[in-house]
Amino acid sequence: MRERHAPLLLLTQGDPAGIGPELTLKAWMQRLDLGIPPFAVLTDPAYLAGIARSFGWNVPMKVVAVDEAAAAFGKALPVIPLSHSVTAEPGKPDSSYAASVIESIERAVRLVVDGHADALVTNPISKHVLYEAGFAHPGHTEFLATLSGPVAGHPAHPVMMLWSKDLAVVPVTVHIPLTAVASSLTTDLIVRTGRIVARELTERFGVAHPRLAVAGLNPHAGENGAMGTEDGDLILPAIHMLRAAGINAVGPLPADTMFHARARRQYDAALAMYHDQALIPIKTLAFDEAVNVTLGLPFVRTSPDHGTAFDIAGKGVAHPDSLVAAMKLAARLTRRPIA
Ligand SMILES: NC(=O)C1=CN([C@@H]2O[C@H](COP(=O)(O)OP(=O)(O)OC[C@H]3O[C@@H](n4cnc5c(N)ncnc54)[C@H](O)[C@@H]3O)[C@@H](O)[C@H]2O)C=CC1
Ligand SMILES: NCC(=O)COP(=O)(O)O
Repeated sequence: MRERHAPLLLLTQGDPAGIGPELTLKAWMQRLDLGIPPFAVLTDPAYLAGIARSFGWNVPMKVVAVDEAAAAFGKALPVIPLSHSVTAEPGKPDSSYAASVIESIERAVRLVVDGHADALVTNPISKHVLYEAGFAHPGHTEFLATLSGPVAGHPAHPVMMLWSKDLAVVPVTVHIPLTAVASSLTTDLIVRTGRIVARELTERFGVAHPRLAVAGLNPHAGENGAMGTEDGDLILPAIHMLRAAGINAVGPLPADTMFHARARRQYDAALAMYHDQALIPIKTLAFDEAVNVTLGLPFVRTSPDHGTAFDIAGKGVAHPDSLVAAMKLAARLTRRPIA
């Protein structure tokens, strides 16, 4: 383990045919202007160098061991090489590089857990590309929980939070089909999620008394049961249990009216019942600034809010803002101990 003055972030490769490689290069090129903390990327250096060349960007790279990364960062982009080489074409997803994507995540987690770096920032992966190669986890969120189980000594309950200055949202159910949402929602799941969110808003984000707004599942939060019973049968008891545990939770709120500006001032995080109920409002309000942060892990993990954007990969037009926001938030969160 090294002596550190500034946090060192480890950036995963993500999908090499997506915008991750060009965003990584842009972030390093703008490190001084944007005050980006030192980071190293775990990828195939030859592939990344090829991407830089294709844009005509002069980005010196240095292949390093993790403990050399912080010192190298000022003059070159530190690259921790993988055992898998990468062959890919921007915009053309292909499961042949899946092993390198997975290796990058696994090795970065190991290095963070072992104390060689302070936080993990993940570049976007294409889920279906990994599924085609046999990847058994819905996304990073669930994979990272599996990887951190042995570290925590118990299976981690990962909670996805999309965070921005003006809005933080948490989908209680995450990467499942819409048809499975109602049957997957339980009072216990909502309570466990709410407790993790409240605890980590305090411990990691410094919110002394977090206020949680809990969405209903159905239109008008069920309209007294006329438009669905989950709001009264599952969600309301969860709110009572959270309040009994001393957590300031309100709801179930009609989801269509809880995200306008005045409503957002009433809470620190909104618990939504499914993926799009949470992610549509935040990506509409703050697509370029929002950060995906996984709560419930024994280490800090952030990610940009967007995906692989295959439609623009290789064109050089992708905005690095959300990745940069993810790096800055990761550095900020490392300053607070994780319980
Ligand atoms: N954390 C992660 O690893 C995430 C991965 N994904 C994956 O990404 C893949 C593609 O997902 P989509 O739903 O198409 O979402 P997407 O975010 O990749 O793209 C949606 C639209 O936003 C644009 N866009 C995205 N990021 C941008 C940026 N930085 N600058 C400028 N424009 C940008 C794209 O060009 C596209 O038109 C999926 O396979 C999904 O699994 C999606 C979200 C998060
Ligand atoms: N839409 C958010 C998303 O898919 C992020 O998933 P993960 O890979 O961070 O679990």
